[in-house]
Amino acid sequence: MIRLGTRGSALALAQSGTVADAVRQLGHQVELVEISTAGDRSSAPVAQLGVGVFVSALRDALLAKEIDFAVHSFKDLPTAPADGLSVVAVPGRADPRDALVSRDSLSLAELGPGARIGTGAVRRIAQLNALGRGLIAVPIRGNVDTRLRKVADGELDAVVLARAGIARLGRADEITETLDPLLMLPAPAQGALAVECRADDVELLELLAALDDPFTRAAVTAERTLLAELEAGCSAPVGALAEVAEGDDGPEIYLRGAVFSPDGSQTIRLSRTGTLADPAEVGRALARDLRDEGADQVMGESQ
Ligand SMILES: NCc1[nH]cc(CCC(=O)O)c1CC(=O)O
Repeated sequence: MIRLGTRGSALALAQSGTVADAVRQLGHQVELVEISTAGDRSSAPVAQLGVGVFVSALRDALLAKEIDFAVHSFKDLPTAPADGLSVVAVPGRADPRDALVSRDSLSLAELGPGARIGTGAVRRIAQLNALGRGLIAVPIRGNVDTRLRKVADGELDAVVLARAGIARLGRADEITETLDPLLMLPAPAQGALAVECRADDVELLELLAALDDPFTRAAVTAERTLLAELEAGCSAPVGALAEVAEGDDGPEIYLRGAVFSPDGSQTIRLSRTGTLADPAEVGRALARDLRDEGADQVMGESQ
């Protein structure tokens, strides 16, 4: 019996359940072990709780051998690698875009000045402000269900959430609009999962590697290298999206990146293409380009 550690939220259970099923398909027995994290127990803003609030308890349980592997939302993982652990697989990614869920099915364009839009992420707040439409970003936290309820209750006109999270809960039909990355560049690694186990668990490393999707891993590597090179964390005002496309000399990575000041008054958006063979280099190169254009100063406005 292989023990899969998971947070207890509906989203975490859905994500872990999918991965558990994939491992069962390979002919193994998997048992889910629920672990509560600091991020689940506190209702303080994530930016205050610090990097890794959703993952530390799972990682501690891994190192203590209370569980054998864990599934994380990749975008919640700190960019610094964890000692003794390995991201053994990055399964195929869901739609990475953000989504709008609004009252009366209003589109983003139909939400006028003064509309109250719930989101806790400074990246999303900045991009809503940058539209110059007088939308009011209202800070919210809590699980996907709690956030969606604030629209149903009439407390908010809309919320912006990762499409992947809503879809994994089987509620994609409630999405009013999937936001084009031109307007709302997603968080690095949004929609992707990270499967993590102990770096010395040779047997499990071999078994779980079968779940890896190389294109998703390459895309996420480019996006997260960009984030790391900008020395920014998962709650930083940074958007990134890498796509794999066929180029003249074989498959290429097309990486878009952006940094924002929280009021949306300053934005730097750039993109770069590079070989699929070295996605980290594409991320590093784009980080240099963004820095050259003043990324540190723009993000600094947020501190
Ligand atoms: N920070 C919370 C979080 N972590 C992962 C997801 C959604 C699923 C994903 O991005 O893979 C969410 C909720 C959200 O941003 O709407």
